[in-house]
Amino acid sequence: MSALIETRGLTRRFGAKTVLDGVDLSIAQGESLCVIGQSGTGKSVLLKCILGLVPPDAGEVLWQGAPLAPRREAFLARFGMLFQGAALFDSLNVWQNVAFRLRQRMPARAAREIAVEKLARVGLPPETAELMPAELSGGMAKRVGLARAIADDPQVIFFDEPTTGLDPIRARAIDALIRGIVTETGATAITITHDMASVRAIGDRVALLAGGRIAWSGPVARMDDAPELAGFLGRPVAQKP
Ligand SMILES: Nc1ncnc2c1ncn2[C@@H]1O[C@H](COP(=O)(O)OP(=O)(O)OP(=O)(O)O)[C@@H](O)[C@H]1O
Repeated sequence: MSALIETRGLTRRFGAKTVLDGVDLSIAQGESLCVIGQSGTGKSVLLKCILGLVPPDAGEVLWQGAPLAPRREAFLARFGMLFQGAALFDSLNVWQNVAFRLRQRMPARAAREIAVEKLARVGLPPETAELMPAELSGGMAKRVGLARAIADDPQVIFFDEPTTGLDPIRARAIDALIRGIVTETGATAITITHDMASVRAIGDRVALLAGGRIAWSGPVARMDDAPELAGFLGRPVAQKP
């Protein structure tokens, strides 16, 4: 698999604090990568650097083998995001939220039709389309956020703490939806999470961000053997015979 997104020596300081200290990360086309790390280690800053919302002090981000920065608009058009807390627009109803980007290039009726299709994909019935965000439960809002993230058939989807604030049953349901959608669409997924059950359900590969660098990266199937991840898994690392 060739790299779809690559960060090379990504470095970012805030004042005297070096948050990212040369992050090298490669995400293959169609891969589902989970980025884990303790609170405050720079996961969000890494995401923002990839998106171009925070300029790095050094290093670069490549997309399809060439610098992303000059092609940021094209990249953003192929990218979807599920925000932490769903981040729906309060003044728009559900289908208008889902179809927000589609509305820029198609009439309302066509956009609504796609929105209803995407709502069905995340397990929400057509009646949901006319509800306002204030009428939704946390789990429903997350599903609407997910429908919005996939509305425009993105090549890359970012999931920012997708299960935060959900009870375990709803969290596992969101994980299953994410895994299903990623597999079915072939999208490349980058998930930031603290939830190791989510990592197991969603990820092909996991990368640990610590000390401003990728301290460990490997297949999810191998994470139980990595001493670097012991603290996250909440138990001793399996002893090799
Ligand atoms: N705009 C900014 N100005 C100053 N410091 C910042 C800014 N953005 C982030 N930081 C600092 O960078 C560090 C990393 O923050 P970041 O939000 O990326 O952590 P995180 O790993 O995503 O944490 P969490 O898991 O709690 O969301 C923190 O110390 C934070 O205070």
